[in-house]
Amino acid sequence: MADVIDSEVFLAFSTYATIVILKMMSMSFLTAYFRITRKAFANTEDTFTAKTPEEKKKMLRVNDDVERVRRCHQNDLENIIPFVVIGLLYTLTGPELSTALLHFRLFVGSRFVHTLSYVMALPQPSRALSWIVGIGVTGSMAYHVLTIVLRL
Ligand SMILES: N[C@@H](CCC(=O)N[C@@H](CS)C(=O)NCC(=O)O)C(=O)O
Repeated sequence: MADVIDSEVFLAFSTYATIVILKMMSMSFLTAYFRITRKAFANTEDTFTAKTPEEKKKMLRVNDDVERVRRCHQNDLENIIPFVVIGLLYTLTGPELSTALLHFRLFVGSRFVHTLSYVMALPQPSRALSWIVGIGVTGSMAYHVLTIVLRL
């Protein structure tokens, strides 16, 4: 186990997994930013800056920008959690460093492109392609793990 933790592949995985998890966490701050600047809140207690009951009511609304960032965050959760779990198993199978780095870099790059495409509403297929690259990387690592550990 100590060998695995000291290995270059594990260190690379830890680096890229941490970067992409931090990116995902930053979506919460972006959501908060859009909620405040668009004055669009989900809970009555969050509208405490309102001066009148009417203004309070107006601030309890759904806003397109907020919802876009929330969908992007949701998509991160759907893709980054599987990457971290499967990537860890993949790392434990002792892959080649160059192959592992290619997987990790492609995945992290694809998720940054996905976020930019989503938040900036870039024309398709930019978002779809970046999503496919990410899911392809996770699928490739899962395939590698199964070819080594498969016991049915
Ligand atoms: N849960 C996703 C599954 C498919 C998916 O992740 N598609 C990518 C590429 S089109 C995406 O960015 N979907 C937008 C989203 O998840 O809000 C969805 O509802 O669209």
